[in-house]
Amino acid sequence: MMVCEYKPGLEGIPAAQSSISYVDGQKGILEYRGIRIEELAAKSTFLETAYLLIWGELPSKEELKAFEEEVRLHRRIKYRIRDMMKSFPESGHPMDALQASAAALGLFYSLRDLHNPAYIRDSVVRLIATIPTMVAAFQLMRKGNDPVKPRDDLDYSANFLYMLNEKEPDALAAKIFDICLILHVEHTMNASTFSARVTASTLTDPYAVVASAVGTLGGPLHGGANEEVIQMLEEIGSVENVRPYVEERLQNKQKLMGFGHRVYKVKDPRAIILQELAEQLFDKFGGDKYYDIAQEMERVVEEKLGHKGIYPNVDFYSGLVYRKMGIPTDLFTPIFAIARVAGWLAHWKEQLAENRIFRPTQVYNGKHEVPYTPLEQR
Ligand SMILES: CC(=O)SCCNC(=O)CCNC(=O)[C@H](O)C(C)(C)COP(=O)(O)OP(=O)(O)OC[C@H]1O[C@@H](n2cnc3c(N)ncnc32)[C@H](O)[C@@H]1OP(=O)(O)O
Ligand SMILES: O=C([O-])CC(=O)C(=O)O
Repeated sequence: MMVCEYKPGLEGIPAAQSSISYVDGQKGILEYRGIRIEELAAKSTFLETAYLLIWGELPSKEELKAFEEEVRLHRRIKYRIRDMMKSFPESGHPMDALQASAAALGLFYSLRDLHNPAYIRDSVVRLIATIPTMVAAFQLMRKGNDPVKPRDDLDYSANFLYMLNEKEPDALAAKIFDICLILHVEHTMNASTFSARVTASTLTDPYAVVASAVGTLGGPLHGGANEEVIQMLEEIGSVENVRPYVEERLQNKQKLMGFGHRVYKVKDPRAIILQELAEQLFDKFGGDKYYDIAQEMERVVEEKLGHKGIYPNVDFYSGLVYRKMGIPTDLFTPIFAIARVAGWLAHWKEQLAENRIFRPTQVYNGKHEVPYTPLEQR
């Protein structure tokens, strides 16, 4: 067997062959099934892009209509899931509530028919349809309200915003939210997708696959950074404080949230679009002082760390978009998960098509032949 050099964080090690998405980190290019995200953000919808990723081709009109209809029909969550969620502590993080609820969904669909295309499709539809309902239901229940039932006359993103805020969203906000989902749906072998593929490789059910990926996405080095960015901008508080804040963090060897990426060495192409979306919202609904702080921070960080290829990533501007929509900060990462579930499921399907269980090796650096010391001698 060939012995490879150990690479912390598996940097540069391919973990799969995949035709789902592609990143050029030097040029700042991201493609889904070969189509640039700029084009999808301008012309597609989240459900159409999800279909593209999962089934490999853009759907025909009829295929898209059928997929949208199936998703619409599966939006409601079971009473027993709702009751279980009601018993979660209100102070708990919504990502934990989502992870537990996604796993609990598997209790209702325990048959694992992984070779049956109908099972794959049903699971995909059910997860994409119900995850937004779970996120909105937890949000309302932790405030002491009853969850709102999905509205069949609203499309995917408008319905989520309606379930969250108990009122029909502004059309521009709903459109921008849908574009945000497109921008977050997929990103090659990131940590949560790797986690999804490892779980999938054991041939467990898709609910376990999604639950493990949700758990991985929540960490502050990954999807959880979008929440931390807003907390950081709030802590900075003013444009004048940006430079001393950045300098102090760097001096203390602390990370600046929303900056840096394993693959991108230029500004993340998603951050460029998210920044434009934030500006569209500010034009319509008024500005946000945290945007001025964020822009100053981008300038200072580029000056200090640009030579290392550290620029804003997807998590830097997304929170400002969601904030302007009135979404609470701790829902930013669950919203990331609402989008990314389609990417995880595309990888689940791809993994199953040519599965081999993930079982890497390790470089053992412990002891050998250690004698057992009896308890009374320790
Ligand atoms: C959806 C997503 O997951 S996007 C990423 C979201 N995460 C964040 O925004 C958290 C902040 N960023 C980071 O922690 C990192 O840039 C990561 C996790 C995204 C990538 O990590 P890695 O590829 O392992 O890079 P690593 O942490 O080894 O950093 C490499 C160098 O850049 C520096 N660096 C990387 N990111 C940052 C940052 N955000 N702030 C300050 N310095 C940074 C490191 O200190 C290190 O410097 P050194 O070589 O002088 O020691
Ligand atoms: O690719 C990564 O490592 C992280 C990322 O940007 C994502 O998952 O969207």
